[in-house]
Amino acid sequence: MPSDALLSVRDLSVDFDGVPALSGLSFDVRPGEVLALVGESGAGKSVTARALLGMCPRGAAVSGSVLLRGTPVTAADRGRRIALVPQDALSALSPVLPVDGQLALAVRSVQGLSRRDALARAREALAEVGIPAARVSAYPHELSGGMRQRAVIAMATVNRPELVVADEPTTALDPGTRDKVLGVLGDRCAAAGASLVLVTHDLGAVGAHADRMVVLYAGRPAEYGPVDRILRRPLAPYTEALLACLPTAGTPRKSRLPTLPGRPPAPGALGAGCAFAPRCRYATVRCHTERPAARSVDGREVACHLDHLESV
Ligand SMILES: Nc1ncnc2c1ncn2[C@@H]1O[C@H](COP(=O)(O)OP(=O)(O)OP(=O)(O)O)[C@@H](O)[C@H]1O
Repeated sequence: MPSDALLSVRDLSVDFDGVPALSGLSFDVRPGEVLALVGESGAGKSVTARALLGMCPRGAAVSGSVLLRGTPVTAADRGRRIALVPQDALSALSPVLPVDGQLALAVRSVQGLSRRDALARAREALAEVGIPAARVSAYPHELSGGMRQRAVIAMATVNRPELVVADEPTTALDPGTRDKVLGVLGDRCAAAGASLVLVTHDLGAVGAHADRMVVLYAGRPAEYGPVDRILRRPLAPYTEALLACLPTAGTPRKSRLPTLPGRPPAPGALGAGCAFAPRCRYATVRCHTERPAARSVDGREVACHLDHLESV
């Protein structure tokens, strides 16, 4: 493991009943950085997020390694050293306790403060994510979606974990609220000194909030490296195609954006070659018959056979 890695993931694979949902994923997360995991629906982002926390469902066969500062993540680490911000805030909050009360319980269980001090710290944490003092004793169902997600961010960061894993944390929110909540998430992780793994399919959010990124396609890594390099000049054909579907500053407001023709293969239907080959405009015979290994090109890892990568 490189000495600067907080989290080190090596050859992580997850199968369900022999069907691969994730295969051969390796990456590091450095202290204080935001690493984005991106890909289309079904790419394996949530499976990866759960595997990082050691929370894959029963029946999942997990192989490879996930090391937090060199040791495997255990159940005792969750909520302390590693915390989850899920897509659906209601699933992370108890419906029968006010949010300040449940945050205080989390603070007390880890920091061992008195009931009174824990409640004061909980309320302070809720203020830090922008929940007004008059709302801190509300029940989760009494808060808006954005407020609830802010409360979950407070819950995830209040005990100063080393790593926060946020699985599509703003998907359920309206577009106007998303960027603000992502900003709060980034700020609170930075204040806690935590690194952040941000699972998203929103490349705009990646450009605004992440340092490095992993692009997943059909459960396999396609490209991994610094966000600025990848967004400026994607090398994996899948990343290139994904970026081509994004609006740019010059795109007229009502124009149709290009879409990626075809669909990702079903997890059980992957051929011997590159998973993206059937949709790739550059694919050669080799791409259809041999799975490409990741190789280092221009400061990132790219899983692609293309010859023109040699000249980058
Ligand atoms: N409990 C499960 N049992 C069987 N297959 C599963 C299970 N959970 C996930 N999968 C499969 O693993 C693959 C990856 O799913 P995952 O939820 O990680 O995708 P995703 O990239 O997070 O997609 P989305 O953006 O839609 O959430 C999918 O093919 C999915 O059907």
